[in-house]
Amino acid sequence: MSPPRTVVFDLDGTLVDTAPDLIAALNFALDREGVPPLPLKSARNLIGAGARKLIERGLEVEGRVMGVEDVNRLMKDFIDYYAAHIADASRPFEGLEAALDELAAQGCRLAVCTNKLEWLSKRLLDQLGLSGRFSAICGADTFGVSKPDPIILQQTVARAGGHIATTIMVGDAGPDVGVARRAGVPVIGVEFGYTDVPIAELKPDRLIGHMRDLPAAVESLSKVASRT
Ligand SMILES: O=C(O)COP(=O)(O)O
Ligand SMILES: [Mg+2]
Repeated sequence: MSPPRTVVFDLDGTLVDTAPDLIAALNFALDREGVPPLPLKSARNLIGAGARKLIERGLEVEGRVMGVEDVNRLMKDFIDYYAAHIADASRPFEGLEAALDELAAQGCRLAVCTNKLEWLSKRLLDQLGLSGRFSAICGADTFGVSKPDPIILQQTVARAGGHIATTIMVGDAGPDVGVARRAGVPVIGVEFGYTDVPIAELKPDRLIGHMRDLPAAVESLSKVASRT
């Protein structure tokens, strides 16, 4: 029998399709500065490195450069709006609950490691009725470091009561593959998330196009891990 596993999930673009509410909040903040809105279709790929980076990337697309003070003001507008609209349109990706049920039934411990702020992550997962499924929900401010710094993944696993040697990461973008590599953890990439570089090019150990394929991918990686 394979050892108990911890499966650690990225949040935006992996568990939940958050782009509509994130980009609405970005456009709200940009509008207050007189910057035109960004279309959801292209702007969704700016998500993945946290709120400040999302704002900076949004400004860059519009050819605008702002100082720290101005970006701080945008951050405040963004977070105020986002906190109030966090689950207006955000929904779990299709098949998520069934996949999590199956992993839990197989004895997997589940955790979240995101570059979102922790309180926003918890608020979102609370509103979607998903929080109770996770042994730990950790964000960019939880340990003071963001993905791809391996410390955030190591500490998330510790907080969940798991072991790094039997952990698998699931994510949609460069910071997820990077954090897994740097922590020595296998990684499953999802093809439905947000990334400017196609996830296949980042060479995750497994690639899935639908949540229904997650339990089998976890199982196959666990077999590889238990042979080594
Ligand atoms: O909000 C972001 O930019 C990143 O969040 P994620 O790490 O859950 O993808
Ligand atoms: Mg993501």
